[in-house]
Amino acid sequence: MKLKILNFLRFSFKATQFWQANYLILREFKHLRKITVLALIFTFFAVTFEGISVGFLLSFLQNLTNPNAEPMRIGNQWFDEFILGVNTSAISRLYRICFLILISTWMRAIFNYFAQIYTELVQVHLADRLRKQIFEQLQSFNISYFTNARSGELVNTITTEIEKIKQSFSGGAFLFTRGLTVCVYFITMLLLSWKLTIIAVMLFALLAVGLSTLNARARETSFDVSTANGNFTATALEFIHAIRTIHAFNTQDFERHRYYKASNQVVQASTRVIYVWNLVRPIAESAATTILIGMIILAFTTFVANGHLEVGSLLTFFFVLFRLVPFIQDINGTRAFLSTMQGSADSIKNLLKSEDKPYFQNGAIQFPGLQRSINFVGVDFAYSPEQKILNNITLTVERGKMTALVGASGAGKTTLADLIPRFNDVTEGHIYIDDLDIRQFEINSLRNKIAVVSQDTFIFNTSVWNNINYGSPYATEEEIKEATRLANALEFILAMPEGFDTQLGDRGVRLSGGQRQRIAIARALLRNPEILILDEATSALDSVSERLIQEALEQLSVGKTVIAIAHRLSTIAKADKVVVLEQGRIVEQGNYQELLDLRGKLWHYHQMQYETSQRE
Ligand SMILES: Nc1ncnc2c1ncn2[C@@H]1O[C@H](COP(=O)(O)OP(=O)(O)OP(=O)(O)O)[C@@H](O)[C@H]1O
Repeated sequence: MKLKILNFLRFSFKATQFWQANYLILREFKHLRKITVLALIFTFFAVTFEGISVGFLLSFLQNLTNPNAEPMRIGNQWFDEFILGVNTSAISRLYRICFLILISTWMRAIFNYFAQIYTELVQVHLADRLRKQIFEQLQSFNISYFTNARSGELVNTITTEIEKIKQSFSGGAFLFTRGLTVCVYFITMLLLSWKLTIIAVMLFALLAVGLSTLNARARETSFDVSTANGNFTATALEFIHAIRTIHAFNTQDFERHRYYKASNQVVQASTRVIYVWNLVRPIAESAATTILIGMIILAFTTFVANGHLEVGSLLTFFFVLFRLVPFIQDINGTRAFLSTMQGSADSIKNLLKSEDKPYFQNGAIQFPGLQRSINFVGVDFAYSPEQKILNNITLTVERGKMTALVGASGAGKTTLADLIPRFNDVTEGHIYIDDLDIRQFEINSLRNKIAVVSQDTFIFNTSVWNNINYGSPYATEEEIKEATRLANALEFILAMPEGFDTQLGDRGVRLSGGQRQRIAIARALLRNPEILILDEATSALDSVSERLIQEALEQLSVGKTVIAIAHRLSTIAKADKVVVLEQGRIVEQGNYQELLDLRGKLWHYHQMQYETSQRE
């Protein structure tokens, strides 16, 4: 009794531990209640009919081996008389039982079919929920999270690891079905001979203890497989994205080495799992067969010889035990297999857990539009605690004016501009928009009024049209064409084989750098933003299109607040205010001409560019 209580407590403890460890995945089942319950119900009925057919089998064997024995009854008079035919001849009973065995086998098959369908549906929907959960999680992070995460590893988690979780669920469901069937068989065996059952349980329990050590080892090795898979996907993605650079720099051998190494690591980690996992089945099979043979000899020499057990019952007992053993092997094999899935579950849990993630804090006030100015007050910013990128920035960006950020590469211009649409939040200090801290505004309402044309514009693998109205789905055809014309993109788009319907390929590979940028400008123009951030927007354009774009931007900038970052001073000569940054600090700010007259940093840059253009 004590042992039972202890075992129950241990089981409850393990179940609680399992629940806690996998809560982030298991909680998804509450959205899949209906299909999970249906899967359970059909499984239950399938298993019940399995048990019923074993009962009929016992009766069948009894009738065969001892036709004169008292026929089996279930206690219901109607059923015993009309279905089992207890008052009829032995041969009639035999036919009836054959018929009943057939019926229960068919019923079992039908229920199994539906159980399987609903189990697989649960898997598909579980994977779907997890993929969407991860999407929501990734959307809610601060952009800084993606600086540290490797995209390949994220892709691996969303694809491969979720696929493995699907397989785990199917393994779990299989375990449940087999477990239930084992229970039915176990009860049947107990009814046939409790003594033989106890002997069998003791021997198989010993075997299970031995195998659980192997399972634990399989679990450990699975973590390495997940890590290696993540690393491989990251390397493969990098290789595909960098293919032009690789060819340009002749680094094929170097990349081959990296790629092969990542692939070899997957092989090594998987090999360890294969060795451990595949050891379980043969050991289990040979040990189980040995136990079975031993038990048959024991049963015949003692139980049957002493008249404790009828031959029919003994045959049924061993029939059940023979069916039971592969089921127990399956259970062990599946447990080992599930152990190898722990690494995948951990990758998903690590992504879904909230404690260690930089969540974006949204504000509540709807942004009504810029009335006066954006004020940076004592702003510091650091991507990592060790290195401040912006240092004590105090700056006013006035409404309707153009503020230009100038400085050497790496001075922090983009970082500063990124703080306005809150791609990152200040580490110290405040940014006020018309006296309210920027963090108090609801982010979508703020970003709706801002357009960013950045150095690394993303072109989606869809049509030109969809790329331009991205973020402005309600724009009319005229508005789209007008924005395209202003961005000096209409001509080249119309010259493309399918015009606005032309598909642009992955990351816009079918466009030149300048064309990509003009699409991005059209996209920004379409939003008709109040605040326009131009980060090197004209850097990839030839001088003719640069001039045309420049004119378009000037027209567009009328009445708008523009923050422009440009290395070429010609593009910002008309700025109302120029801010010169050096190593994250503002070293000069004022009107372009005033700063030139100061003969400070801006003058220095101006001189350098003037000399370069003279040389060219
Ligand atoms: N996501 C990031 N994580 C960590 N450090 C970053 C990140 N982005 C930029 N940095 C660092 O911050 C510094 C400023 O970068 P930023 O892109 O703001 O400079 P920039 O003045 O715009 O340069 P450029 O003119 O070359 O675009 C650089 O030293 C850069 O290495």
